[in-house]
Amino acid sequence: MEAGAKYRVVMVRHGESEWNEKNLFCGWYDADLSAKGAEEAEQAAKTLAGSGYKFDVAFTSVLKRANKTLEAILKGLKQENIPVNKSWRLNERHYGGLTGLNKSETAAKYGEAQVQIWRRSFDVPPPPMEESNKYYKEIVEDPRYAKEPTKEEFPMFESLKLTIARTLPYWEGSIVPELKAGKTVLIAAHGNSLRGIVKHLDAISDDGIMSLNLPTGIPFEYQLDENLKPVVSMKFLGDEETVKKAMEAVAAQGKAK
Ligand SMILES: O=C(O)[C@@H](COP(=O)(O)O)OP(=O)(O)O
Repeated sequence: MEAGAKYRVVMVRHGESEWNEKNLFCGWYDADLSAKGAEEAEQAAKTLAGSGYKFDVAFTSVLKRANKTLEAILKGLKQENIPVNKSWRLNERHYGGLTGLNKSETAAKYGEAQVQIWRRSFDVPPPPMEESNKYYKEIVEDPRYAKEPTKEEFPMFESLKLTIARTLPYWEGSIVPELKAGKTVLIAAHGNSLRGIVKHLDAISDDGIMSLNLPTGIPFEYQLDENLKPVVSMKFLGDEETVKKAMEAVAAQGKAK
């Protein structure tokens, strides 16, 4: 570790999902990994193995695209036996009424500027998911949410701000204690739940976070000092040009074409 660093955490957005591939707003819909996404997860494992990473504990959402990415990484690392904690609090932001819509078509219909606001503004939420929505029942009645979130907590839409409000307590209450116990932590989650954690760690402003687009399947590392301030910040474990292109491709998903 770098001088002054005490804790290490690696985060990764899941590999490309079938809905990323189709360019659909996904949120809490439980899309599977695409073939490319599964490969990305395996590649992430190789990269981490090549650099000798050893994890003590892992965290993920309850959505299969993140779970499968984590499984593939731990398998590739031959570290399948570490404890894995799953929480809805690491889920992707709930995309409300946009869930299932094509991002480009939505930009053509409402304008790229509006889609950029829905995708990247800090506190403007998407429209709510109505009961008449095709995916409403599948999400709300999913048995994995039987215990939590409570009815009151269950989102029908989320801005990044609202996503952070339910993700940060989990970071503070479940992940930080493991770091403080000296564990090396791996988190496999989602574009926006991870943007929330990163915003907190790097103290990125509400405006500044708008331009951050996380690529799928490329792990990045933080090394934190004893006050949990970054000594090493968002260090992607991948070739710089590849990471840059992947980030630009995510940003471009909201273009009308
Ligand atoms: O919900 C979704 O569509 C994407 C993020 O979308 P954008 O905010 O980048 O449009 O989430 P993920 O694939 O990380 O689970």
